[in-house]
Amino acid sequence: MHTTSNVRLGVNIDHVATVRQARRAKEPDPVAAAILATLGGADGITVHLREDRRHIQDRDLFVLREIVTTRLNLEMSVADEIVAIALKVRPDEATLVPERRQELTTEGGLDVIAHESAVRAVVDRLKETGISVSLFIDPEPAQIEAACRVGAEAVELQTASYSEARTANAQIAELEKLRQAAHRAAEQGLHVHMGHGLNYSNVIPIVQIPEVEELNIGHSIVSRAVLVGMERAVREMKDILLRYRQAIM
Ligand SMILES: CC(=O)[C@@H](O)[C@H](O)COP(=O)(O)O
Ligand SMILES: NCC(=O)COP(=O)(O)O
Repeated sequence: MHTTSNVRLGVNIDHVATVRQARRAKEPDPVAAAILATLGGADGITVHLREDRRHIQDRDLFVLREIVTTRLNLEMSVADEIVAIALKVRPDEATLVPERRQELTTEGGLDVIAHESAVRAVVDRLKETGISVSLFIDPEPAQIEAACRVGAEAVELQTASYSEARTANAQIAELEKLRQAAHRAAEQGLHVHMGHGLNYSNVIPIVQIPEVEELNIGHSIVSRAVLVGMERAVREMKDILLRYRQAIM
């Protein structure tokens, strides 16, 4: 089982590109954001190259591959076109996610059970190229088993149901599901990542789940960065992760 005192922070910079694409302009450049996030203490940079290219563009990904000195995590669907790009860019990690054109953001985890052979084929191709593969899934035992069957090295348990819970009781129930799923995944030898909808307060109980090794956080950090700057926004998140993780060690 993998447990660590330092939870990696992957900063998702998609929404820096969202601002740029609002005007189809050249700024703000997510490449500059990646450099500042790294100065602020990010352990990795995460981007989602969507099929509709609503934010991150192909050029961003290729330049990021050149300048990211930590870990580059590419969130991607299993569409042939996107897989071909991933194989060319060779991010350190690829996280397979479900994608729908009409959605505002990712809705729920990848249904690995329903698409087992397609997911396995993509996992194999990515791993053959030396890319480590994570699957963004719901915190459900059957999905964890399926992630193992298809050869994933990590799972990113989606925290949307937790972060969007409408009542305190519902949030506690979702947190408990995440705790159990993290334990189960780690027992099966999977690295445990989490992400989606995490912010400067709801991240606290999440970082205290012992099996969690990596958190991917975007919207809340970019939102804060607009007001206080990227470096500071990342440093503040990183400080929270360090402080509350150390409390359980
Ligand atoms: C997979 C996941 O949880 C998200 O980070 C996803 O990449 C969000 O996509 P948007 O950044 O387009 O909302
Ligand atoms: N995989 C989750 C991610 O990268 C960031 O999600 P969010 O913080 O933008 O909701």
